[in-house]
Amino acid sequence: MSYSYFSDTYAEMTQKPARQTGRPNYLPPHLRDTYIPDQPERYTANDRGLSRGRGRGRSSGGRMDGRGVAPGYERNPNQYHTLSDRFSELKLVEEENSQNTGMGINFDAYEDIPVEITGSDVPKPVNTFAEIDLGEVLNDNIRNRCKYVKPTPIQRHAIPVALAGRDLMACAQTGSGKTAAFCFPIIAGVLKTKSPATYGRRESVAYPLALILSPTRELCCQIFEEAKKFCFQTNVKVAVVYGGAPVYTQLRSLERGVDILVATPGRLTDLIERSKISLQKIKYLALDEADRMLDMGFEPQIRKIVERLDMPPPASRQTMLFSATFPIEIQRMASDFLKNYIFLSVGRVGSSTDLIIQKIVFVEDFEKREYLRNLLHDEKAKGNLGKNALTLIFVETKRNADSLENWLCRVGFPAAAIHGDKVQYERERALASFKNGATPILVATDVASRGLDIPRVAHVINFDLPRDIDSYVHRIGRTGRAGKSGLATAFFNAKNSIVAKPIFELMKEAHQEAPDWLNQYAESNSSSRDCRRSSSKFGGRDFRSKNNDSQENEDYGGYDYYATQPPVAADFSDSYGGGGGGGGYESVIASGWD
Ligand SMILES: Nc1ncnc2c1ncn2[C@@H]1O[C@H](COP(=O)(O)OP(=O)(O)OP(=O)(O)O)[C@@H](O)[C@H]1O
Repeated sequence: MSYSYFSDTYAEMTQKPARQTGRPNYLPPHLRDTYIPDQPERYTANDRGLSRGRGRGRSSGGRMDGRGVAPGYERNPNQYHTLSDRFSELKLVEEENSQNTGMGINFDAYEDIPVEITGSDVPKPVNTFAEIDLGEVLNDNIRNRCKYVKPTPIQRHAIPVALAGRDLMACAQTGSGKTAAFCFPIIAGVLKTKSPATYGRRESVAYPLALILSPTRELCCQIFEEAKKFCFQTNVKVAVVYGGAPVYTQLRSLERGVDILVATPGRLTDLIERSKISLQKIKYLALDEADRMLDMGFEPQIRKIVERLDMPPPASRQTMLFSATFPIEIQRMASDFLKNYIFLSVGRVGSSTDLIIQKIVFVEDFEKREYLRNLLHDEKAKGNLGKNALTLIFVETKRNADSLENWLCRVGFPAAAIHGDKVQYERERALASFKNGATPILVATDVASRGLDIPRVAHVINFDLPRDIDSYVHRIGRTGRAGKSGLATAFFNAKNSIVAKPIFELMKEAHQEAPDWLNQYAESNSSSRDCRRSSSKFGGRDFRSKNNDSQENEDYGGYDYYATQPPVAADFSDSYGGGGGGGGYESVIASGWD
């Protein structure tokens, strides 16, 4: 896999002018095509039955029956009815506008979550924002602009730790408010330390006081927008730099001065090397999706930024790492960047919230499209798919994202696609048309799996399951956010046996109904090397804890992540042997990250 970092450079942007961004609204593929069906194709009664003609000879080995079905498990041709029916259990919150208002958030949903904090002299948690000294303007923005009534559990614990100047490694479930948990203390800190000389005009170099790194461009933009909202009328200047967008605009905003810089690593490194940005004055460093930022694909770039460029050493800055997942080995590596840090986990590390109803159905690759079509038709008929109930579909490869998008549009479901091969304005248009409901379905690779906070995502479909449990946790976490409910459906077949055990365990832990056949797949694969690989990333707790290793050994076989884990690039660079996308599409380079 090649990382788009290297194509995100200043040089590329200066040689290749970005395409015009002021295009008309997003045009879904079905409108671009010459063939526009008069009537959306509807399934018939026969379509509903799962085809038994093809693909049945595939043996799943072990205890399976050769049809890829666990003994005793009969595929129910009307399973998707059951899925759609479960929507009635969801309390979809109608939002009056696209802003998350903080109202309608079911904080009780978070109250029973276990919290683990380790480290020395841990500051006490707070119950209200009023108890925290964030400064008057910021408190006012929290209350009146964001309409946050009280802190979420991660905020209750993390903000006092960060305000006390302590380094922090924090893990909390998807959609539980981690962005504010690192933004608020950073803004409060910048407000206290800010001097007019944060920008060296003579050299035209930007000297930010805080740096927030994120793995994808879209997440970067989202954090930037949030931070701007929090900083309203504070005088704190926020800027963003990320690849794929015109560098000139970003340079112009840097020239106006920057206190908090939000960046993807590629564009940041490039601008540092071109002496447009200096990290010399950094006092606060935050890594969002920190485990992703430090895994084997990104680690060299992060190390370069944090250790080899002009960033002050750990003792002279405050470092905060946040994610919903934190594999033990990544924790160990991350500790290089931290000093005397506090480890905080709200909910088990890598767990999903039980606000998400998880369903897993057995679907062979060749049946996936028909199954999906029937599922979407049922949802639509029930009013569970549309402007106010968006559906996010994850596939394994960029090519399959495009092809599924086209197919969906042809069969009457306006969809957009987002993946790493699209130019940035196409990515942004696809995301915008999904967010505003013009195309209520978004087909995505893992580029959209982390961090994105899209209101009204009611359903996440893992059309192709990922190969590690952490990706699954992040993907399904695009729904069921900020106390709201959501539905996640996964299409499973024998090719996904590697994740059977961790998904089964995750579902059990989140009080979901996990089917027996999944358990049988889990058991028949539990001794395999692959399974241990896929589950080993499931970090348990602070790796410094005395008993942590033995606990991990017990749970997951004491697996050493780096002993056999292939580089992440390999994880993403081949697919399930041609079947991953359904419909027999050829496998190509898989999901891209920025
Ligand atoms: N205290 C609060 N009260 C109400 N809403 C909040 C509060 N804190 C955060 N939110 C809202 O919750 C949503 C999810 O927050 P955020 O995106 O920070 O989650 P996250 O934990 O970073 O998720 P992920 O792991 O997917 O990145 C956002 O829409 C945010 O505005």
